[in-house]
Amino acid sequence: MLGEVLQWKYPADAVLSHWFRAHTNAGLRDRGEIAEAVFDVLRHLRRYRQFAEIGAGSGTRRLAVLGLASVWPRETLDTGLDEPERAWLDHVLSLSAAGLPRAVRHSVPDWLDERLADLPDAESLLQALNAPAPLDLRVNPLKAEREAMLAAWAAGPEARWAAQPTPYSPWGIRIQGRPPVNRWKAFERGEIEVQDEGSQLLAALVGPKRGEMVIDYCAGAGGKTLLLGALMRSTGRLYAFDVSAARLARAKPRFARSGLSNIVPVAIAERNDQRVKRLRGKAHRVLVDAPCSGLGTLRRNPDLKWRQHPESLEQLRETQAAILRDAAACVMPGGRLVYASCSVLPEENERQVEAFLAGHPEFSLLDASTVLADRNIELALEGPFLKLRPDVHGTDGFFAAVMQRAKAERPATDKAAEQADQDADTPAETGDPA
Ligand SMILES: C[S@@+](CC[C@H](N)C(=O)[O-])C[C@H]1O[C@@H](n2cnc3c(N)ncnc32)[C@H](O)[C@@H]1O
Repeated sequence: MLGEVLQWKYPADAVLSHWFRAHTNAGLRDRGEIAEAVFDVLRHLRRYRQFAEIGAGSGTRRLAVLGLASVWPRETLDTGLDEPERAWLDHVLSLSAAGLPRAVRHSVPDWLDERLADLPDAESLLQALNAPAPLDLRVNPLKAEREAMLAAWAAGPEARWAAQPTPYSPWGIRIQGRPPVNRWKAFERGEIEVQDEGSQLLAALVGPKRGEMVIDYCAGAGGKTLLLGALMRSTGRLYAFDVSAARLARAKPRFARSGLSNIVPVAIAERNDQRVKRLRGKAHRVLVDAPCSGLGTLRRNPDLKWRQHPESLEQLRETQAAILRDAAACVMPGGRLVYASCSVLPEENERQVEAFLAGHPEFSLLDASTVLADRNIELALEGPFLKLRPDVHGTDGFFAAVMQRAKAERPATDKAAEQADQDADTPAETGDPA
């Protein structure tokens, strides 16, 4: 199975799910350990490949042994190894990573190491992206209250997961370990959902109100749609757009559990969709949770650093810019547009927003920390953007920019007339040498 993951044909979690479906004899605990071992290999692949080069036998087996060494006690692992393998493992585990180049030490491809090097505290970011993430849940404010749920869990069998309120999101609960949350009663009743705290904050940044018309332009499986709908108290209209009907289909049971009745899922065409065109200038708020490299989520999806490359990034950048332009057209005068990604790369984030604003003077940037403070969420930020990092905020890496469309836009003819007046007032430059 590890060999199949390393072909990069499918996402690692898809290969794992497929394998588990075919190997039903693996119990819950086995599955957890196997998944952890595979993810450990993906996190440290470049460094482990160097280790695997020495020693005899299959390289993939040696990678698997290194992954298993991170989840099993050494005595358990040794029972499956022969003597040369044990000696090889002793040797490679004694090697220090300190003298290795940074890209090898943190196991990232060179192109990515170069791009991350420009970010502040790159070393600490790389380290955090390589660590496993805790599990973040979100309480559905329509059905439950966070403090009551925490109190009930602290007194019940859930106490072993050490649930804590998340530091920034008022709806978030962070737990340690990997309990089967989808079998919990609170989950079945739609009282909780799995959602990274950063993703919760993005929905808060959109800040929809009761009765508004809101568009979640890239809704996918509905992670943010659910919170947006709850913040609207299930009133108004919330369009969940996506080009992938399959992703929207995965969202439907979540919408049903949540008890929301204001969501309208629509599978749209990539460009020039007539239903999108009919909503031009009509939405109070539009969220563009853009398709991106996902490099901010490496804690949960470590294979992305090996599955992405500079060419795929370029393609994504073009798609992001096109979606942002189309989605912006739906925002009503005075309305808000939020552009977000789960990438940490400026080219997918602030560079996209700057390019958009340069071509759309009717939009202006709002300060993200002020917008959050309006919802009583205190988060100090440097600059107008929301930039979340696992090493600083304990969330996945996220980016968001909030933009407001000017209230009254003058008709183009007025602008042309004003320009003509200005031209008449301004002495013409002859360009003649004096
Ligand atoms: C980052 S994911 C969205 C995740 C989702 N918002 C959530 O919180 O679970 C990006 C989504 O954009 C969708 N997408 C890609 N191209 C698109 C387009 N041209 N218009 C709308 N959605 C698009 C993808 O199918 C994918 O589901």
